[in-house]
Parts: sequence; C-alpha cells; structure tokens
Amino acid sequence: MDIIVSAPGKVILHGEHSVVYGKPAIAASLNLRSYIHLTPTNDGKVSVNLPSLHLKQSWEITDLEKIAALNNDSPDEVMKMIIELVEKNSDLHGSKTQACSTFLYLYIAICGRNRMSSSMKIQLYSKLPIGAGLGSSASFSVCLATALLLNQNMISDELTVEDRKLIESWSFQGERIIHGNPSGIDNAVATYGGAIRFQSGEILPLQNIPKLRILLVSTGVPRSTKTLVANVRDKYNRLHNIMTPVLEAMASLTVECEKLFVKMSSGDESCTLNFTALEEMIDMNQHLLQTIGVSHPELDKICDITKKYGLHSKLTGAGGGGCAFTLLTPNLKEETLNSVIQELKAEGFHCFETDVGTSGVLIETEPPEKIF
Ligand SMILES: Nc1ncnc2c1ncn2[C@@H]1O[C@H](COP(=O)(O)OP(=O)(O)O)[C@@H](O)[C@H]1O
Ligand SMILES: C[C@@](O)(CCOP(=O)(O)O)CC(=O)O
Ligand SMILES: [Mg+2]
Repeated sequence: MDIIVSAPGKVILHGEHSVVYGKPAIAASLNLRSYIHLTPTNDGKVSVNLPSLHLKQSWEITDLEKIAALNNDSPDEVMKMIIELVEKNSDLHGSKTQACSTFLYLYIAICGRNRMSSSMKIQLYSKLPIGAGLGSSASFSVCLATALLLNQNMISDELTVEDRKLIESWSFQGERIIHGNPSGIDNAVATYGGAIRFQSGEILPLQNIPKLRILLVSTGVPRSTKTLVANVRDKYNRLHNIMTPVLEAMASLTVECEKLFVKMSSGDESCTLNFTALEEMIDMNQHLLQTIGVSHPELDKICDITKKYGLHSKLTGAGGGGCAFTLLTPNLKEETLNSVIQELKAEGFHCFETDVGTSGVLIETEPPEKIF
C-alpha cells in the first residue's frame, strides 16, 4: 500500500547551539513541510527520487541485504559499507551523500530487522529551503522514519504517543548521520509539532505561548549544520572558560523567555512592555551567537536593516548564513512592514511571513506530486 506522510520544519526562538551542550531551548514548528510518498514495488530495488537535490538513485536489495546482515554486530562497519555503496556513484557529494546515507541507514535499520524483502520507490518533496536553518534535515528524517516504520507495520495509522516516541528516536538516528552530534530538538519539533521546550532529550510541549508573528528572512547563503556545530565544539574545547558563561547566558535567555511567555499568555498578550522585553532578548541572543562565531555578515545586515524600522531580529538554527527571524509586534503598522520587506528584498534577501506551532508528523491522503 502507498504511504504518504508529511513533517514540518521549525524555527528555534532561543537556544540554538547551547542546546547541544545540554542547555534548554525553545522551538516551534513551521507551516513549511516535507512530504514523502512511498510506493512498494517488486523490481528488487530500492529507489529514491529527491527533486530538491536533483537526485534519482537506486540500489539492489541484494546489496543492502549484505549490509543488513552486519547490522547487530558492528554499527560502524554498517555505516562504512553504506558510505562505500553511496560513493560508488562518483557524482554524489556533500548533501547528496548525506541524504542517501541517511536514507540507506534508516532503510537497513528499520526494514532489515527481519528479512529484508521490501522493494520500494521513495519520493521526497519539500517546501523547506535546504541548509537554511529551518530544520529541513529533521523534517526529512522524520518523514523517512515514519514512512519506513508504517511500511514495516511497526507503528499504527493513529500515530499514538508510543508511535511518535519511536519516530522521534529513529529520526534522531537520521539526524546523527546528517549532523554528527545533533541535540535532537529539530526532530522532536518535527515529530510532535507545536512549540516545545527541549533539554537533553526531554521534551516539554509549551501550551502557554502567546501568538507570535514572525518574518523569516533568508540570506540565501548556504551552510552546513554539521560544520557549524563542529566549529563551535572546537571553540568550546580551546576556549572552555570563555565559552561556558556564554552558553550559560544563552540558557538564561531561554529560561527568561519561557517565563515571559507564561506571563504573557495569562495576562494581556499584546502588552507593549512584554514585547519590548522579548525584543531585548532577541538582540542579546544574536550578540551571543555572534560571540561564538555563528553569525554571518549577511545575517548582521538583516539585523541592521530591521533595526532601522524599530524591529529586532536574530539568526535561527545553526547560523553561518541561512535564515534570521524578525519579531513582528502587535502595534506594527502594515506600511512599516511593507517598507522593511521592500528594503530587505532590494538587498537580495528572501522574506516570508509564516505561521508557527503547526502539526507535527501527519499521515496524508493527497499524493505530494499534486501539491508540487
Ligand atoms: N528535501 C530534501 N531532500 C534531500 N535531502 C534533504 C532534504 N532536506 C534536507 N536534506 C538533507 O539535509 C541536509 C541539510 O541539513 P542541515 O545542514 O542540517 O540544514 P537544515 O537547517 O536545513 O536542517 C542536506 O544536506 C540533505 O542531506
Ligand atoms: C545548531 C543546532 O542547535 C540547531 C541546528 O538546526 P538547523 O539544522 O540549522 O536547522 C544544532 C542542534 O540542536 O543539533
Ligand atoms: Mg538540520
């Protein structure tokens, strides 16, 4: 039976990078989603079509069975063989290698548990920009894990709490292949949706979050989360005593922001003073993120432009390019918003206003081919 699932991207409000060091972070899902369409076949192959990467690739089940036979004995050996198999195609580099290795790893781990006999075609479509800090990798991993688990009847169509736990843990394995050392926040938001507070694998859904309007601004500068996280780790190892209080300050910002959200949702949500405090926190975090070396001249430029209009922005996700978000306050005039968007566009940035806090992973009925 065909399986169609979708999962959202995310925006991290506070706590990117520090979350990798066990500090709390707050993130919310975005209404930009990835979709997977899995079709069982009987051609003895596993085929993927990844239009976002202009990539179509297939592998013989017999080759994958040889790797699956090693599964329990040596996970490192499995990964080595997967990479060798992927790199047999010399056209595959960077993001394509990451995507194929993640797919094959999850396929072998989930479908190779019993006897591997699942020949299938997988198509993945996404509204998310790839490598822009909006969690495309997690949305990809969550879609893959869900579709493969459904194919193996390891979860039910209802996507119960237990099912989602399983999806979350498999998608984390996918993120590990793409990122190296992910915190797990992105795949948690993509699985559960809404807004969450995340710390060391603990996920707390945030019910008390005010309605926030944000503008996402993309620099168009490509970057890799894996590289940025590794650079921060290097700084952390070399300049431990300096980095530690900076990461602590990021943690305190998350905690204070969460307190403010609770206060706002139990009182006057649109109170100007609360928004001023939120804006102050956004500025402070952007400066801390600059300090740890993950901003970019184009991200700084977005902050400078929006500041001229009285608006406050920070990078979101791993930084180094990718996206920033700007908080749109309730009393913001539409003409001011239009002017700031116009200036950002004139500087070559791409702007989109989005809803946050949408559903997590979903089983769909419409084939994504109809949407894209
Ligand atoms: N639609 C997609 N199709 C194929 N691969 C994808 C897709 N979305 C994400 N990926 C994988 O995720 C990687 C980008 O992840 P990452 O660097 O973490 O950035 P992001 O901020 O978008 O999550 C890509 O290199 C690719 O391997
Ligand atoms: C930098 C980090 O905190 C978030 C990365 O998000 P993204 O891949 O840039 O969307 C890394 C992580 O939490 O694993
Ligand atoms: Mg990612």
